[in-house]
Amino acid sequence: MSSTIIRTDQLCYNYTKGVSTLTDIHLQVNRGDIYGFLGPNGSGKTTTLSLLLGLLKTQHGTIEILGKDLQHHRKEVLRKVGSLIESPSLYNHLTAKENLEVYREIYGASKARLQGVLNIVGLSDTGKKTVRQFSLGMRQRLSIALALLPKPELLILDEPTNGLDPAGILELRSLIRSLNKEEGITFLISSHILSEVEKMVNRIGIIYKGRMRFQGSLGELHKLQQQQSLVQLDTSDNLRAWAVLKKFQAELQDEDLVVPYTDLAQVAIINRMLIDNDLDVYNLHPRKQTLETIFINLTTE
Ligand SMILES: Nc1ncnc2c1ncn2[C@@H]1O[C@H](COP(=O)(O)OP(=O)(O)OP(=O)(O)O)[C@@H](O)[C@H]1O
Repeated sequence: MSSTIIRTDQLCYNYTKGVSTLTDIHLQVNRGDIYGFLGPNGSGKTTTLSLLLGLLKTQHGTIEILGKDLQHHRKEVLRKVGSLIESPSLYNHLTAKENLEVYREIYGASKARLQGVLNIVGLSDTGKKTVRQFSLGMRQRLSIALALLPKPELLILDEPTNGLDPAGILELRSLIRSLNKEEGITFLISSHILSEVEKMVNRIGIIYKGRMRFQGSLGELHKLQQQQSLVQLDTSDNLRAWAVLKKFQAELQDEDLVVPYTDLAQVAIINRMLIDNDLDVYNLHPRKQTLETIFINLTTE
């Protein structure tokens, strides 16, 4: 069985003629991934997810889901995909179980499956409580239970952490992790806040103004973070210091000398080299990039 669950190639989309909303989106989600699809508001996440779910018609490029071309195998493919893209219509006057019962027949799921998904999302003991009395986190988990009824292989969640309090985010994160581990479900999760998904995803795609700016493992993003960490220096002779530190890819930026570094031991070596070359160090300031600053750098002009 193919290990690629979603592959898009040269996916483009325009709502308005002449105005590109998506340009050449190449998304690759592998079986077993929890893939974080990140980008600021308006960058094109929902448009991409809508195309993947056949809610918008592909104008250019290809979408392959579970090894099949979406355009030619739409029904067959989407049967194996669950989603939470617009808030699903939950009935406020019904209990969690009654809500699931409404959808159970549509999805052809068994009563045992209904009870199973209630257990999975931790709502089996809500009894006679109606959805009106549910917290946002509970509603979100009930919506996920609905999406789980047909036993999907892939779940696509659009901004599932939106509006949740920290406890709700933690619950959702642990639910997603356990569904991934225990039920083998692959996830594609969009968010505009890196820190809210960073702790649960293994792969990341970053989109900005309709273009992919990064795609890779969380480890690769960390590598980028390390590569972009800089030590800022001021010495008695910055030009000579620059020559001494050339092999570290030192650069002169205006008056300052900046040198990329990966760990603090390297900063100590840089300092020693300057002193050994009779240069006085007036200022040495390591500026470690955070994942958040990398994300911001990738999603600004
Ligand atoms: N139905 C529509 N008609 C015209 N333009 C649209 C439509 N839906 C979205 N857009 C525009 O397409 C661009 C991408 O929007 P999209 O909703 O895909 O972004 P997003 O990353 O999901 O943002 P958000 O986090 O705000 O939902 C935006 O400029 C948006 O204004």
